[in-house]
Amino acid sequence: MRDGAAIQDQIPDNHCFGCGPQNDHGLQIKSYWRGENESVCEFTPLPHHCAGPTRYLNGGIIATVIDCHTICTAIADGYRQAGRDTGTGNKIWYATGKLEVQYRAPAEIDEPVELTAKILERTERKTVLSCELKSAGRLCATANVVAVRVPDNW
Ligand SMILES: CCCCC/C=C\C/C=C\C/C=C\C/C=C\CCCC(=O)SCCNC(=O)CCNC(=O)[C@H](O)C(C)(C)COP(=O)(O)OP(=O)(O)OC[C@H]1O[C@@H](n2cnc3c(N)ncnc32)[C@H](O)[C@@H]1OP(=O)(O)O
Repeated sequence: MRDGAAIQDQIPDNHCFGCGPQNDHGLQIKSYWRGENESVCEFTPLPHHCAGPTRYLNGGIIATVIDCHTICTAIADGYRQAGRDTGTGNKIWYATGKLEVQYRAPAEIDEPVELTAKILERTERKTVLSCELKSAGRLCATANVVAVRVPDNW
């Protein structure tokens, strides 16, 4: 179950490698709300996203998709807290202040990964999130992320 349009398709001017629709060489992940404080993302790896062994997904790619899924969730939440639709009015931007990933099991390269992010805490300056990444139903990575609000000219 997921709500509405992809968050990334509502955020303007995003050239990010992991989540920017404007980045033709990027991963172009898509995230969706699932209720008030939770969001989901499914990403299908390509063969060249592999680790040393070709059957496993690269850890940097795992960190990137977690980073982008959680930061885009924080951005969309910022708009929600402001009472506005995502991407409307003055821009709301968050950057990654902290990204802490625990790699618990290898993720298969030929299976989609499923991410679930949860908002744990929010203040004016920062949003704290957790994230789980699963591959073929197996928990492969967990993460804690601090998203910090930055000026819209950042
Ligand atoms: C380059 C990325 C640009 C992102 C945004 C810009 C444009 C957006 C355009 C489109 C957006 C669309 C989609 C999203 C895009 C990308 C997703 C991926 C995101 C990234 O890939 S982004 C690149 C990597 N990222 C950086 O390049 C950041 C470098 N860094 C800094 O620019 C500063 O370091 C900053 C701003 C992080 C903080 O600096 P600061 O001085 O402004 O804020 P300050 O220190 O006052 O912290 C305020 C509150 O955050 C807490 N806090 C801060 N850091 C913490 C930590 N590490 N652990 C725990 N808590 C932390 C404090 O404890 C305090 O909390 P409290 O208020 O509760 O005390």
